[in-house]
Amino acid sequence: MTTPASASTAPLVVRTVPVDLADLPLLDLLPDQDPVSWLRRGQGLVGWGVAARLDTAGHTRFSDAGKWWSETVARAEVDDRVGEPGTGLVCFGAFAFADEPGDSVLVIPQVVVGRRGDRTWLTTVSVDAPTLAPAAPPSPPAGLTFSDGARNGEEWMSVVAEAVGRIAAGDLEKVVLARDLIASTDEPLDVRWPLRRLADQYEMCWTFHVDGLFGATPEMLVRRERGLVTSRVLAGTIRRTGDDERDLALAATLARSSKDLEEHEYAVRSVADALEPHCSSMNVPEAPFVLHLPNVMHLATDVNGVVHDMASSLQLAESLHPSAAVGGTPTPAAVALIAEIEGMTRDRYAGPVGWMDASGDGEWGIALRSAMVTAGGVRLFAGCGIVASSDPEAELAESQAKYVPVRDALEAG
Ligand SMILES: C=C(O[C@@H]1C=C(C(=O)O)C=C[C@H]1O)C(=O)O
Repeated sequence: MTTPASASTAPLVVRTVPVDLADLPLLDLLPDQDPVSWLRRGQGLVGWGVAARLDTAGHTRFSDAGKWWSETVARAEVDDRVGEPGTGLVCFGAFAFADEPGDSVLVIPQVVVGRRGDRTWLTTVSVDAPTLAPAAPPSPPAGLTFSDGARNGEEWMSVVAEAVGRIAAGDLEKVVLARDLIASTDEPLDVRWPLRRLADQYEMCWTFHVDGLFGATPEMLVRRERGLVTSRVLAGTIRRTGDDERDLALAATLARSSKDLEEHEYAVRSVADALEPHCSSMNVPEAPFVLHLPNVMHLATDVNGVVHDMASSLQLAESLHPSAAVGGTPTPAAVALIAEIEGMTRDRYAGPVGWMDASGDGEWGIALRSAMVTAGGVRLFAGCGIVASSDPEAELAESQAKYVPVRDALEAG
């Protein structure tokens, strides 16, 4: 199912120019109408307005989006005075986790402001250049309350126990099971509120918002830049205690934990196998490092490669999705078990979210530590990799720790 946006039929007129914004945080520019963002440590892209948009769904969602993007790029009239990855025409996308159900989207904003190193630029798409100045700041959500999503903690633990049973029976090796948490607010959420807080507090993560899906993900499904490809694979988690010395000891435990190393190895393998056909050379480190985030620590591996074919970042994302970090091993059995026992729809949670430019370069993260804006509030998501030795109670605690970034970012204080 594809509904081409009417605006996409006229050629887009695109202009990128350098701008000087000193140290102004890019998020401060965002108005409340149709904001998009992809930022890490103050660098990246923000945008607003809709110049063109594609809505799609089903198993052809990635190829529909790729075709629409190529056609739109081919017709665009582009004057790019900067020439960096992310300048000229760019789209932002958020893709459903599963073939069914779920909707996917690509959006081309009317205005994009990007920053890379000490260069900042403005791209306009079929609109006059706006004056770049801080927008009126967002207000915190009023009347914030949280309630269980599809399953309460007890119910979810029994789903985890069921999965452990299936793994013990030899049906599969690993499955990632997720749950949701509902946040209700008196007024529709101004997503810029949590975005600013996530960007401040989760510097190691990519703070994103595309069409209601927002969060701060630590996991890079794929970045393609000038022929080089990178994926940051995470799997294996331990909660932080708040006491730095204890956390260092826990990090050492994590790096030696056979349960976590096993879970991690599945995830790295799935990424390396999917990238291999596209790469002439690859570097897959033998042992993971420990990534420290404010709420949790993860086993992490950066897989790098040189791409030898013309695969765009979105095509690479399609071939990597779902990696064993969010699906499981083997993938078909894991995805079938998720659909059978998870008991909720993931929508765009754990799907690829990111951006791409006209050359196909781009960054697609996995939409984790994320939430979806709904009519009455927000739906938060968290998932955990389950293997033979998983303990339901520990997994429940891990899922709660994974809610923390978005949960805290919604608070007023
Ligand atoms: C599924 C999530 O996280 C994934 C699962 C992990 C794990 O089980 O250890 C770690 C990082 C992510 O790859 C999530 O945050 O929702």
